[in-house]
Amino acid sequence: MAELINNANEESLRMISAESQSNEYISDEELRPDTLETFIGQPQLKAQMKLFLDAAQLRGVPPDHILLAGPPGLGKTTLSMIVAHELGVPIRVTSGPAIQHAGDLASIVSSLEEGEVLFIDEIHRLPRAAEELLYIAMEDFRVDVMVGKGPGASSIPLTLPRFTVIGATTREGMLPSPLRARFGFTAHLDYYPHSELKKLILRSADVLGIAVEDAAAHELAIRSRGTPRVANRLLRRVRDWGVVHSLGHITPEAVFDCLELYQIDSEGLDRLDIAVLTAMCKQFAGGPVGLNNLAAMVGEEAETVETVSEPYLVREGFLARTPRGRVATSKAWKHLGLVPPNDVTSVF
Ligand SMILES: Nc1ncnc2c1ncn2[C@@H]1O[C@H](COP(=O)(O)OP(=O)(O)OP(=O)(O)O)[C@@H](O)[C@H]1O
Repeated sequence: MAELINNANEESLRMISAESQSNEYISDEELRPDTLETFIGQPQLKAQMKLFLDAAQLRGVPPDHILLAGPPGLGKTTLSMIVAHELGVPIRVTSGPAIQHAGDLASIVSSLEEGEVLFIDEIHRLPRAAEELLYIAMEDFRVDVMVGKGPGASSIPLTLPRFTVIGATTREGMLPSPLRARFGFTAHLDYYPHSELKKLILRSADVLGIAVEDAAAHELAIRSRGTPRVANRLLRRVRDWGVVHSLGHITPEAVFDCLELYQIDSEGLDRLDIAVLTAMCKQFAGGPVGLNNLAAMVGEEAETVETVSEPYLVREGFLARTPRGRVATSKAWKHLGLVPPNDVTSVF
C-alpha cells in the first residue's frame, strides 16, 4: 500500500515538475480563449456580441465599430482577438499612447485590408488630431492625405476599404462624444463572479499543465479581484510554489501560504489596496479625501489608484465615492483591525 502511495506521489510529482517545465514558455497570449464559446463569463455581452457578429456575417459586410469599456484585465484585448477570429479576418493592434501624430494613424488606416479589424487599446488617450482623423475614417471610410507644406499644401481624399474599429477603454467618460457616437455597439465588461473565475483558473491550469484541487481553484478565485488577468497571474505564482515545494498538485494550503508571501489577503486586497485604505483611515481620518492627495500619500500615479485599486475597493464596499471625495467605509476600518469612528458606522 505504502509503495502504491509512493508511486502515486512520484507520478503526480513528475506531472507537476516535468509538465510545468515543458510548459515554461506558455505566454499570456496562449492563455487567451479564441472563440466566443470558450470565452468564460459575461453571458449577456457574449449573447449581444454573437447576434451582432452573426448579423454582419449573414449580411456579408464587416460589422459596425465596437467599443469595449471596463476596468483593466477583464478581457477587452481577448474579445477583440475573438471578434477577428470569429469573422476570419486579420487584426491590426495599436494603442492611443502609441499614436503620437495624426499621420501615424493615417498610415495605419490607409494600409488596412477590406474587412480587417483595427484594435485601438486605450483609445481615450489618442491625440486630438488623430481622433478627428479617426471620426472621418470610421464614418466615411476616407482619410485626407496632406500633400506639400505651407500655403501651397493641399489635401487629397483617399478612399479606404470598409474595416471595423474596436476601441478599448478603461475611461469611457474621457471619450469625446463625437467619437463615442461612431461606435455601433458598446459593450461593458463587468468584474467576474468567483464561480466564473474558478472555471477560468481550472481552464488555464489545464493549458499550463498544472494540477489544481477544486478547493484551491476556489480559494484562488476569491482572491482574484474579479479579474481574469489577476487570476492567471496568481495561478502562475502558486505554480512556482508547487514546483519549489515539490507538490504533486496545488492544494488550498499552498494557495494560502503562497499568497501570504505575496501580501495578498483573504479578500484579494494587495499592497496598494491596503496602502490606500491605511492612508485613508490613518492619515485622513477616513476622508473625505481627493484622489490626488490620496495618490501622493501612497506614492502612486493618480490614474493607477483610480483605475486599478479604486474600482475594486468601491465594488467590494471598502471605499465610497461622495461628492466631497473618497471615504473609507466601516468595512475598511474593520478589515484593517481599526475601530471606525461613530459617524462612519452610521453612514456606511
Ligand atoms: N473571459 C475570459 N475567459 C478566459 N480568459 C480570459 C477572459 N478574459 C480575460 N482572460 C485572460 O485574462 C488575461 C487578460 O485579458 P485581456 O488582456 O484581454 O484584458 P484587457 O481587458 O484587454 O486588459 P487591459 O485593459 O489592461 O489591456 C488574458 O491573458 C486572457 O487570457
